[in-house]
Parts: sequence; structure tokens; C-alpha cells
Amino acid sequence: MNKVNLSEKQAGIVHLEHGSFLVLASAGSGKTRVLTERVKRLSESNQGKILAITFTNKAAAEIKERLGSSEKINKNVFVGTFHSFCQSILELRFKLLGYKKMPHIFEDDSDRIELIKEAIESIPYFKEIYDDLDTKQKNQYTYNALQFISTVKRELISPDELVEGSKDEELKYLYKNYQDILKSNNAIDFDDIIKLVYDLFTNNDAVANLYRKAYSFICIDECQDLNKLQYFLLKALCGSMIQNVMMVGDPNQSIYGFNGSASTFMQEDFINDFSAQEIVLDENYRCSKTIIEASNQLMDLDVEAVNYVIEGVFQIQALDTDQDEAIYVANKIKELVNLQKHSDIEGEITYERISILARNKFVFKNIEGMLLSEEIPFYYKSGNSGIKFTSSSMKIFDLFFRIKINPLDRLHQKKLEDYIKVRDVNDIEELQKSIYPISLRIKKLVDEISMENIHLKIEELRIIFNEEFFDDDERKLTLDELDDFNTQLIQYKKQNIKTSLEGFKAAIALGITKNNNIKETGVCLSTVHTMKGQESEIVFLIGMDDGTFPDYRAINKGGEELNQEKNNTYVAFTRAKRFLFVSYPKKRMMPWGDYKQREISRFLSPLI
Ligand SMILES: Nc1ncnc2c1ncn2[C@@H]1O[C@H](COP(=O)(O)OP(=O)(O)OP(=O)(O)O)[C@@H](O)[C@H]1O
Repeated sequence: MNKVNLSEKQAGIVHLEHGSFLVLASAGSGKTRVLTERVKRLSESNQGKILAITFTNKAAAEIKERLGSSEKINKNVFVGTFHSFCQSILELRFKLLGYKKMPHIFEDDSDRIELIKEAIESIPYFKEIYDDLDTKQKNQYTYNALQFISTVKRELISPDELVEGSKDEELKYLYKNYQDILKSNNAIDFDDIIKLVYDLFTNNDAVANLYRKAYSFICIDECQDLNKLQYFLLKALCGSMIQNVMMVGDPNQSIYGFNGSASTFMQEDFINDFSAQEIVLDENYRCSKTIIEASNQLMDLDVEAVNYVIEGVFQIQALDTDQDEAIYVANKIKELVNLQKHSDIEGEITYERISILARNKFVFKNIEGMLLSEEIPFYYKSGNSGIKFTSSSMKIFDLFFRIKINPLDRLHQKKLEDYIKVRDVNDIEELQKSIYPISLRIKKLVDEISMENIHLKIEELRIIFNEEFFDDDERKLTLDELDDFNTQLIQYKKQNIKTSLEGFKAAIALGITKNNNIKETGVCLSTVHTMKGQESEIVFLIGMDDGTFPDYRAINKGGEELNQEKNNTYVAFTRAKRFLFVSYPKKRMMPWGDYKQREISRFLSPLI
């Protein structure tokens, strides 16, 4: 972040003293910047510790970078997501929650699916229903069950509250079984991380008081996306002792309703519970004039442009087919990059200053092919999650590592056994060709790993990977993934004074150690959700046909779901700093191979 002069209104918020505040701020009005400056000022003012909660690890990393790493900052400020804050508490207090050893995070969706299947199989009533389903129905059944469990946790619904005799009451048994299986693996899922700390704070006043005394100020970003569990955790943490809470958010950017988020937690509950004072920031520092005008029209807002001298570009383009849309985008990108300079854009126009956004990943299919054939470099923006290994050796390493630090982890033990299984151990030739021999070497090495020697062991692993007979692509992939693991370890050690293998694994699972500063090369492709909170000089928003954006399921449901699609379009518009090219196909190739006529997105028709 460069040094900027804050506006009077922004500076006023930075210098607010005690009390609770809700900063309602429109897109690009400098919410994140103001929050960062306030945390910095408070940390320098010796008034007590500050807890700064962000929505993503990337936002947390940006705030940390801006704060710098003086001893005072490290001592006085905790910056992280709700998950990373709660994880740091769990690592210290797990015994109070009935765990003998630190429980491990099962972060992968496929792990949760395995667990729910096990839960289904172990109850004859559910097993009978499940066995009668075809594959597609089985997938839907497990998905619904997991959604139900997640909702129950996030909405803080106790099993007793589930309506007797209803389907929900039946699912209660599945929920209980799923939790028991998790516990028998000494594991937790993402929702549990927050739920367990909420339970701890509500049931153990002495522990809650320790944290209440520790933090004098709490600042939370992107509060329009709070869900019930997160809001109640905040309340349980504050009790009646923490009165200095600042929430920052924009109700028009509320897009996580499907996760139980609602902007009413900040706009109604927070105002009532904390007697918070409301402050409005409504100037846009990010976007050019035409983009702000279009966004105002889209949302019926009256946001002021600060960069009103920069006209910028806002264009809506209809194309015959989705294939034509991809050709249009690729040609326009080449045209802009060849142009190199434009009076509205400071510095050279490069691929890195261009992003292509869409509602869903599947919309990128055509454009991906076109960018490849036109040799336009690109990358996909990654979300919040940790590492997922794809090389077989690193997969094996990861499984052995998980089992070493959590011997109760039956789930990954089974996955490992299936992965390295050899059909016939007496068939020497087959055995030699299989991954079995290298897995024995990896196992021996993992058995010896400790936090003290882990760097050394990584180097030994590198030697093993170099010695083994891999083809060149597999060797490169394996070594790249080992490097990534090593980089995350270095990052973890930098971030923590007290370290452990268990803590490192949890940090990876939460994506805390991921290097967010890697400068990717090429055009950025991202869903709107992943691009939230970020910006790009030039944005192409593609696939703006009704049914794609808004998504057809939201159209069917209407109400708040459709409203959230409109908010999502607003988020997409306001990611663009200077130029915004919006496009849609009049015909789209459907998955079953036919073209289907499409209309312009209902949100855009008033803008043409
Ligand atoms: N006072 C200021 N002067 C100049 N630029 C500013 C000022 N405040 C913020 N900006 C710039 O405006 C842009 C938007 O700021 P920031 O990301 O903090 O806004 P935001 O409200 O969090 O945005 P959003 O909610 O849309 O993600 C950034 O490029 C930031 O550097």
C-alpha cells in the first residue's frame, strides 16, 4: 500500500477513541485502508491490545504488511480471520473442550464426504435409504446432509431445537454420528473451529475473561458477511467488558447469504447490542467516473466520484455466441496491450493489469481456450484454502505426515493404504514399478521428522525425489510442491514464536502460510467471489446473460438470493479502476450440446 493522504472523513474514523462504531462504506471508499490505519494508530497509542479480524487471509496479510513487524506491533496486535483467531485459542485450550490431544482440521471437502458416508453406513435406517439411490442421488444426499450439519452449526441450532417428527429431526442422528466419527479421528471441520471457541467462551467465564482482559479494541472488516455463529462468537468474547468494537462493511456487497451471512448482524444486532454509532463513507477512490455512474445506476446509489476527472470506460457488448464472446475478449486484450498507454491509466498497460471476472468457473471454458490459442498468458486467482498436493510422492508425504501428528486419524490412514496398495506383493516386478518402495523411504523420513530437524528432512526428501525414477514432468511437479511446502514452513516460523508440527499443519489447512505476495504473471481469471476486496485497472465481466448472472437457481428462488446476485454484480463492477467491459452471448452452448437463446442479464437491461 502506498502512502496516501486520508480524507477528513477517513482520518476522523482513524482517530476515533473509545466506543463502538459501524462504518457503513460503499465500494472503493477506503474501508480497508481506514481500518488498517486505525489499527496502526491504536497499536502505537499504548492503550491495550487490538484484535483485527479480516474476511480473508489475503486481507490479513495486507494489513500485516502495512503495519510492519516491530516488536510493539507483534505484541499488541492480532490480525487474522475468525478461523485463524479461533484456531490460535484452540491450540492452547483444547483440553478444556474434552480433547486429549490437539484436534486436527479435516479441511478437504472429500474428507467430509467420506465421514458423512461412514455416518450414513453405520445407521441402518439411513443406509437403507442411501443404498437405494443412484450415484447422482447419492451425491446429492451426502451434499444435503453436510449442508444441514453446517447450517446447524452456523445457526447455533441445538439438536433439541430441531422440530420433532420432521426430516430435520431425523438428520439430527446423522449429525451426532458425524460428530462422533470426527471425534474418534481426533478431528474437527471448519465450522467446529469457531463453534468450539464459542462453546468455550459461553461455558467458561474464566477463560473468556482472559481474552476480554487481553483485548481492548476489536476491529472487523467486511461485516456484511458475518454469519450468526461469528456474530455470537464476537458477543461471547466481548461479554460486558469489551466496549470498543469497530465494524466496517457495505450491505450492498453482501454476497455470502448461501453461507448463512446477513448484513442485519452489523446493521441491526450490532447497533442494538453495542449501542454502536453509525458513520457513513460514500466517496469512491477506486473507480473512474463512468464506472461509478454505472454502479450507481445498477444499485440506485449516489456515490461520489473522487477521481471525477478520469472518465474511464464502461461498455456493454452483446455477442452472437459464447465462443464469439471469447474472441471479442481476447482481441480487446491484445488491442489494449498493444496500445501500451492511455491517458486514463498511469503507467504501461500490461496483461497483469487486466482481469476477467465471471459468476462461475465454468464460464471461463471458452475464454481459457482462446487465451491459450492466442498465446495470452493468464492464471486463475486462488481462494483462501491451503495446499493441495497433486504429485503422488507429495500426496504420500502429506498422508504420512498427517498420520504421524495425529495417530488417531483413521480416515487418512485408510486413504494412504488404498493409495499405496500393491495388487500382489509377491510379484517382485510389479512391486518395484509401484510407488510402494518410495513410500517406504518417505515413511522412514516422516517418522524421524521433528520441528527441530524439519528443514533438514525436507532436504533429504529432495535427494530422495531426485534419485527416484520419475519422468521429467513428475519430478518438476514433485519438487515444486516440496518447495511450496518449505516456503510455507518458513512463513509459519516467521509468524509464530511457539511452533509445533501440529500448529504448522493447521496453519497450512487454514491457508495462513500461503504466500499471498507472489506476483502472478498474465491476465487474472477469477470468480467475483474470489476477487472480493481487490481491484484491477481493467476488468472484463463476461457471461452476463440472464440465467448465468444472475444464476438460474437464484432466479427460481427470487427474494434475497436474487438480491445477492445483484450485489455480486455490483462487487464485480467496482473491482474495475479505469475500464470495465461487460459482455454477454445471445446464444450459449449448453452442456447437452445445443445452443440456447439468451437474454441480457436483468440487472443490465436498465443500463443500456
Ligand atoms: N484517501 C485516499 N486517497 C487516495 N486513494 C485512496 C484513499 N483511500 C483509499 N484509496 C484507494 O482507493 C482504493 C480502494 O480502497 P480500499 O480497498 O480500502 O476500499 P474498500 O472500501 O475496502 O473497497 P471494497 O469494499 O470495494 O473492496 C484503493 O486503491 C486505495 O488505495
